[in-house]
Amino acid sequence: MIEIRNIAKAFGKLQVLNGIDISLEKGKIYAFLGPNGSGKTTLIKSILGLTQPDKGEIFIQDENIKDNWRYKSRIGYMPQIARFPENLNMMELFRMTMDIRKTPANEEKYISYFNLEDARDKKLKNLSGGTKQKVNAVLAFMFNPDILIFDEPSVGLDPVSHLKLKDLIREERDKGKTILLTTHILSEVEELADEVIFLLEGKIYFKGTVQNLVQTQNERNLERAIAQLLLQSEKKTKKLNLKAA
Ligand SMILES: Nc1ncnc2c1ncn2[C@@H]1O[C@H](COP(=O)(O)OP(=O)(O)OP(=O)(O)O)[C@@H](O)[C@H]1O
Repeated sequence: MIEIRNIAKAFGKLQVLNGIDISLEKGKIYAFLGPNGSGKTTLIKSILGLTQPDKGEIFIQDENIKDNWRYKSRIGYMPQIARFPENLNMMELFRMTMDIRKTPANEEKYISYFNLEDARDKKLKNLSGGTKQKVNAVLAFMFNPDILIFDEPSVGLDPVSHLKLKDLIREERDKGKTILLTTHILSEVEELADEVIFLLEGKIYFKGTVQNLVQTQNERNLERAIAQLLLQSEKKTKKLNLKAA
């Protein structure tokens, strides 16, 4: 479904992605993990066409996404931070998005699911952070996209909304959607991820199930296995810095 071939991206001298190769299938939830600054958001933005890789190709259902805008209507994206035209109210935002995308939407289902009725006529700038995140979630789901991408989706959500979001993500996976998720919340990874992809120094350091990861690190749970990977990465970085000095 999503084929990423040899993607590289640098910002100035900083090589953020350095030869990423992965295939992401339908009906699976992939959790992208890695230390801060390891390139998770950059990779996601490359898939979304918001960042242009220096090298490599990305295919969605066998179509190269380069210079191809049509594929974007297949993706629902919930970014880390909501950035809206602040003077619009929630319904105006949904209508504007529908006008731009020109595809049918079922926003009412999700407004009710996330208890957003009271926010209908409120200016977006006056909504709380968590409510803005729920508006973001509605935007991601309402066009019934084949691919859903969540960048730290739980930030700011209350426990009930967080549970609801996780249920919805699983439901969409079971319908055959491809789901990509970045998160630092390990319980979320354990509950949701069919596969973990751990990024380090611009490359994929590990790809496999949570169980595989725990086994390969010879640890008793995911938290310890991730800590082990992070420690290894810190040691590696220190070695590289010493070599460079
Ligand atoms: N537009 C940009 N211009 C310059 N540097 C950038 C830009 N976008 C990202 N970077 C740098 O690229 C590196 C990777 O950033 P990215 O946001 O992809 O990491 P991340 O793995 O998502 O991090 P986090 O876990 O902290 O969210 C960081 O060092 C960041 O400062």
